[in-house]
Amino acid sequence: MKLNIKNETGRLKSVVLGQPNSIGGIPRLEESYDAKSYNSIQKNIYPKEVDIVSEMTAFEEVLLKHNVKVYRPEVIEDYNQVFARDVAFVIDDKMIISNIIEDRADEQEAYRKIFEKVAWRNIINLPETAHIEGGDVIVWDDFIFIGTCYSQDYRSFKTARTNEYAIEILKEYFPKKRILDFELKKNDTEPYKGILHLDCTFNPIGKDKCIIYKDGFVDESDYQLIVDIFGEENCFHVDDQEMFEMVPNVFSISPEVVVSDKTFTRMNNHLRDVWGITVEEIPYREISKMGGLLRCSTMPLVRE
Ligand SMILES: NC(=[NH2+])NCCC[C@H](N)C(=O)O
Repeated sequence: MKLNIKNETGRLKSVVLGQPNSIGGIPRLEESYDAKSYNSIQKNIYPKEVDIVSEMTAFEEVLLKHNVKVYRPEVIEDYNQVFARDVAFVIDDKMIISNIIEDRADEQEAYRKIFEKVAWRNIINLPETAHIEGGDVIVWDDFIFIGTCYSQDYRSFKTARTNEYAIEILKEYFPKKRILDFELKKNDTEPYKGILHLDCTFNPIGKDKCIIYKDGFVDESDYQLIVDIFGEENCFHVDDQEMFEMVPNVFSISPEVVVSDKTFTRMNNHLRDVWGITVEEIPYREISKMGGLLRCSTMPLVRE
């Protein structure tokens, strides 16, 4: 398979969609590794497998309707495999195998058959101490935007998944790309106070637009840099509650078609009425309770 990912929105040809079966029981509070899941466990609203299955089935149907080839990881018993995004990611024709959080490390094994379709010389393995997850990596033509955490207590956060070492290595592999790193606020238990991955606070749309949540960034100047790159009129600003609902984490099938949650009324209307985008609305509320949404559920392999 010839991988090709130049940006977030090019016409999607093939993708891995995570899989919802055998997610195991409700994790205990101390087993959770992101603030949204923590919050759902605490409030006793952690999603049921049947509901996750039906939401992911709706997502798959939309992808198939748009003639996208959909791959799935193999099922590992009693293991959450909804969020394919973080396990590995593609930049141009290279697949970078993430060094994901220990709690999710077993997920990678389920992708072996998919990884085997890629020529070995196009697979990049990183040194063990270079931590990175696909949710923190956003490819945008000449740019790569990367979310990270520079705090001294980086290791104490389960929601800090990408470190400086990994970013330095990517700079060596992709010397022609402009790699911009953004420090994100981190909090493992309070979903309004931290951002798990860059794609929970920022997401490019169409050819020159983006969705952005200002308060996810530690430095306002990072947020401002993105607004300057895209232009103020091309930014859709998300408020605290919308960030909590995971509004930025929608998924583009092409510059003209976005898959979104049907409850994201304010944004979906903006996408349609102001930006002229076709919005495929599906139910994805239950999956949002586990700290990810539509972008997180996918690992794009080929875009036109
Ligand atoms: N790209 C993303 N934002 N992925 C969301 C992953 C959520 C998952 N509960 C985790 O903590 O790893």
